[in-house]
Amino acid sequence: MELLTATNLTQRYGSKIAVNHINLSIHAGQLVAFLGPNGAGKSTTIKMLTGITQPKSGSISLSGLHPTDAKYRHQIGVVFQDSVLDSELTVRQNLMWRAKMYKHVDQQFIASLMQAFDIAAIANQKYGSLSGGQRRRVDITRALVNKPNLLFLDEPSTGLDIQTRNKIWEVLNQLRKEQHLTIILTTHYLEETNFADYVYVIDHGEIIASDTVTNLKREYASDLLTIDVTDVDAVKQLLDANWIVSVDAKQLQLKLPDVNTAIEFLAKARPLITAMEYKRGDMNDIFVALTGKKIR
Ligand SMILES: Nc1ncnc2c1ncn2[C@@H]1O[C@H](COP(=O)(O)OP(=O)(O)OP(=O)(O)O)[C@@H](O)[C@H]1O
Repeated sequence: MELLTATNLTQRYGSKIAVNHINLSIHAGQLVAFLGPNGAGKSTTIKMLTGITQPKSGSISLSGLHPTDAKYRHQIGVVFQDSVLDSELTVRQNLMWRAKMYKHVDQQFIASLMQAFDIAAIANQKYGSLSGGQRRRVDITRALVNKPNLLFLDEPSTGLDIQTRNKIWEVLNQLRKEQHLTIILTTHYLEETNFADYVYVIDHGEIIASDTVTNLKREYASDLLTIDVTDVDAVKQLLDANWIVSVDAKQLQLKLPDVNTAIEFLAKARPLITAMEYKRGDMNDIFVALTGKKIR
């Protein structure tokens, strides 16, 4: 079921077009990633989708609601790149302040979120005195107090250690399962897109590719096999010349269509191989293949 639709969404700052006629179709319960380099237009898109700024043109619909509708705001939660919490208030005061903005909040749910994100023990500590990882867990809890259908996370993992990242995703995945929570995230952590149901690759304000991770990998990322061999010429007889990326006296680098082809080839060439390394194509390869440059 389609939850959020954006049609021909465009944003300009003066003469600069930050977002250029993008179309999005996000289904309920999905985890959707916006992947793109710095300045691609991800945050500008999120700002329009969350009703913080008005698009110059185009339309947005969340189950028929427009971002200017009060009900729209009640259905979403937002975690910004820079925190918007009050550093002089305690964690609990910040959460309760937020909760007051909604008519009906489930206090039991807030308590369970605080347990799940492991912030109950710091509830009476001032937000300004928390570590980066603690702050981020509070930021996300705050964005969830109204039990939103749709959560926006603008670069949620920036500056976090692996333990905090894992904790956050453990809780969010639980909420996806139990509450059917839909999540839209922007990220520079390419591996974070691996768990996404759908990825929009954005560059220069445009969607340059959009698909499932599996399909993007199939289309743009190839597996790379590096082998050390006793006889390069003999090995070349056993492979398709189109696979060759590089050759030197004792080593070949091969781009293979899939892992089964690699296994079949390795079995045939086994007596000639002295060492090997197999690297699966990843989101980095996809990004470089699409934009022709490393992520900025
Ligand atoms: N308020 C603003 N005034 C002028 N230009 C802006 C403004 N906000 C964003 N831009 C420009 O719009 C473009 C898109 O910026 P945006 O912040 O959306 O990119 P991003 O993909 O979120 O980047 P990052 O990953 O670095 O956060 C950039 O060229 C940026 O300089």
